[in-house]
Amino acid sequence: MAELRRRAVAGIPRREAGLVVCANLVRIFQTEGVEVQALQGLDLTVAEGEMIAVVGASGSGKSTLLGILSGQDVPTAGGAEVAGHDLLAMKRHERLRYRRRTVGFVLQQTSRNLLPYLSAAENVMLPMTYAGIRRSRRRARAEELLDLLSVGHCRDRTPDTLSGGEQQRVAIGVANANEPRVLFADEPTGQLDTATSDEVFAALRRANEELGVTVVVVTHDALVSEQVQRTVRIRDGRTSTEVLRQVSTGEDGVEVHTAEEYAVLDRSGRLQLPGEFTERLHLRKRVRLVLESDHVGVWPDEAARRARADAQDAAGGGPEH
Ligand SMILES: Nc1ncnc2c1ncn2[C@@H]1O[C@H](COP(=O)(O)OP(=O)(O)OP(=O)(O)O)[C@@H](O)[C@H]1O
Repeated sequence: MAELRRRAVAGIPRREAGLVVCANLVRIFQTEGVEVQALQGLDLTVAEGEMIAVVGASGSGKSTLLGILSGQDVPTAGGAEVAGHDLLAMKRHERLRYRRRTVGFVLQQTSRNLLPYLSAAENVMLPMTYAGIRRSRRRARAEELLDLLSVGHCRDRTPDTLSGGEQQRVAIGVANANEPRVLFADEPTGQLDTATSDEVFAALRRANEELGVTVVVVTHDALVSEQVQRTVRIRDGRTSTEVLRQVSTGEDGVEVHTAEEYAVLDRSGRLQLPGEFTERLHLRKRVRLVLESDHVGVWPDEAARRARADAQDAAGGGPEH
């Protein structure tokens, strides 16, 4: 009953399509009496098998979101479900199991993803030990994963003898060791040069395509965000826009790549206009909405625009453009 009430308050439908579903997600941090709202009612749905990028300015809430989805942190309010696990209701034991089995995680700092005194293969086998998988199976799966990620040649080497890109590809192997449903990667190419980033991204894509794991990558790297079908932008703790990319083949047989930007409409019908739109047209405080048969027009507030023009005239500033 309490669960139903919470869902009603959070506005979460009982079942919603998607392996990852965040609804009206809120995370407030309290430090020394100061409250920071890192997530302010974030909505996000990721379908099973998808590979998406999450982008946004520093401090917009990306790492907070990943911390919650990977089971390391607990939201203050709202709803978050991953592969049927309710992340707000999970008890300690289920949380531990969830972190070991349901999700995998790759961090930006190459050195934090691997244990320095274990070989690449032993690093990949370690999570399987915790999951109780027998030794022969552990070794075989570790080798399969390292081969798939093109780091089979690194299996007996310790991380200090591997390049940054090799370490991150081994880390993707570790994150996939227990056949997780979702792989979260927080700036996995942040410390790498372009060519190496490309190899790491290719390994993530291979994990997505060959292992079927759903992938959510937080990135500042345009090379990564422009190569996935969907990029979600977070602004002020909410999803604000999405870019959807498609590849189609024209009549002449040439591949055509298209990318379209969409604003995200939340459950209450709110949407956030991109900053460059509001600045270009001086949209502030209120706008006029006009419902047309197939779209909604958003117009500057005429009275405010006139007042601004008058003020500029009075100041001798000339007409506004
Ligand atoms: N443990 C914490 N205690 C207090 N405030 C926090 C904590 N973690 C994050 N914050 C604050 O929450 C907001 C969102 O931070 P978050 O790290 O999620 O942003 P981000 O988009 O990942 O940024 P970056 O790209 O710089 O990593 C920031 O204002 C940050 O200072």
